[in-house]
Amino acid sequence: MLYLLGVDLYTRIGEGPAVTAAVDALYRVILGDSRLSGYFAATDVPRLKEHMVALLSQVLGGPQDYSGRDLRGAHLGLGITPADYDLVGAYLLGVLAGLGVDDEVLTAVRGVLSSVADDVVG
Ligand code: HEM
Repeated sequence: MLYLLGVDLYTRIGEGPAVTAAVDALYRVILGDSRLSGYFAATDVPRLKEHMVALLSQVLGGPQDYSGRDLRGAHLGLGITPADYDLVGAYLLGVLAGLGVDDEVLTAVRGVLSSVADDVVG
């Protein structure tokens, strides 16, 4: 399912450096938001960022290197609320838009965000 977006989005977004920049910026805003930072209190954030870079690259059609847990397993028991999920999604879209990602890619990312919500929330 996560491969639906096709192979060219990763190139269009700017490949590895752009994905790393997006993930760095994303966790900067997430960890700076007191509504969200508590979820990450016990998390190895550098490792999480590496996993997120790999996952996002894979979703965008880049290298298929993601070796972390599946989304449901990674978020099980965290009690993530729908509102906090939406907040993280809005931050991700904002970060990507800020990096100059075009509307077609943003629409595709929005689609992925709604399709995986049930695996992350709860
Ligand atoms: C589409 C949305 C999301 C994606 C794609 C995503 C992706 C990921 C990935 C790839 C990991 C690492 C898995 C691993 O290391 O095996 C992870 C872990 C984590 N995520 Fe998310 N995430 C999303 C939404 C959220 C939200 C909304 C929150 C909280 C508000 C959150 C909190 C966490 C935490 C706390 C961990 C680390 C858990 C631990 O330390 O064991 N995630 N996420």
